[in-house]
Amino acid sequence: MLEELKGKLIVSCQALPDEPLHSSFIMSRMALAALEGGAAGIRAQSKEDILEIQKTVDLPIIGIVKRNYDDSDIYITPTKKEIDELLETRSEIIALDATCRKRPHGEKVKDLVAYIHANNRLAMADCSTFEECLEAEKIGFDIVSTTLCGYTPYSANIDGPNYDLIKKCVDELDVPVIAEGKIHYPNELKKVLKECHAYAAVVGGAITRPKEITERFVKEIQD
Ligand SMILES: CC(=O)N[C@H](C=O)[C@@H](O)[C@H](O)[C@H](O)COP(=O)(O)O
Repeated sequence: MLEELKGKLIVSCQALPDEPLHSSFIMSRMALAALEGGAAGIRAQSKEDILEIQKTVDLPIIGIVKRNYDDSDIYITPTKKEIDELLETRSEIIALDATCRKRPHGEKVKDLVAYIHANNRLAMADCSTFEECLEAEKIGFDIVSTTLCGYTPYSANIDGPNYDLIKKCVDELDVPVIAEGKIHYPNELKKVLKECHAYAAVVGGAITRPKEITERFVKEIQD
């Protein structure tokens, strides 16, 4: 299944309750648009959205559940509870925060990866630094990604993809590296795939968040 994603674009179709497009139906149509546009996979958030998307398109899914807990800053598939929700879908890949931050209830990322494997799914590590990517590979993740670069207080916050991080991960890790986060333009996608040699790349907001796209246009005409 991973082969199907090699060198390809994965489109993230997500809208949280506070976003204008929050709706499983709308996310399923976003996924259909992505399929018709040539995407090879979909990244999606919540059991409800994924079930709706899977009724509409037959593409590999990277599933996540975003949830906030009081005792941790981790919000992407933070605990076993969210993994159990994703196991009720056919998400081939389950992505979770693999940063070095403390998880809710003191759960350990290693145990969560083992649980995902015991349920015959692949585990993808959403990381923010090279060290976290390295550790994720050691722990046994099947895929690592740069999703959280710029979203932890200690990682580089760049407006655009972190090419150096992607390249370093590709050069030094054996597992597939998926470039994700802040890929805003087609030429940036091309660069992460053809120059940094990421295994695949995820584009979200630049395709599926019209509010974000509008803001980018408006910013350009403001003095
Ligand atoms: C940091 C975080 O919570 N990222 C989330 C992870 O699933 C999504 O909100 C992003 O849209 C996704 O990573 C794709 O990135 P971008 O939308 O920049 O193409």
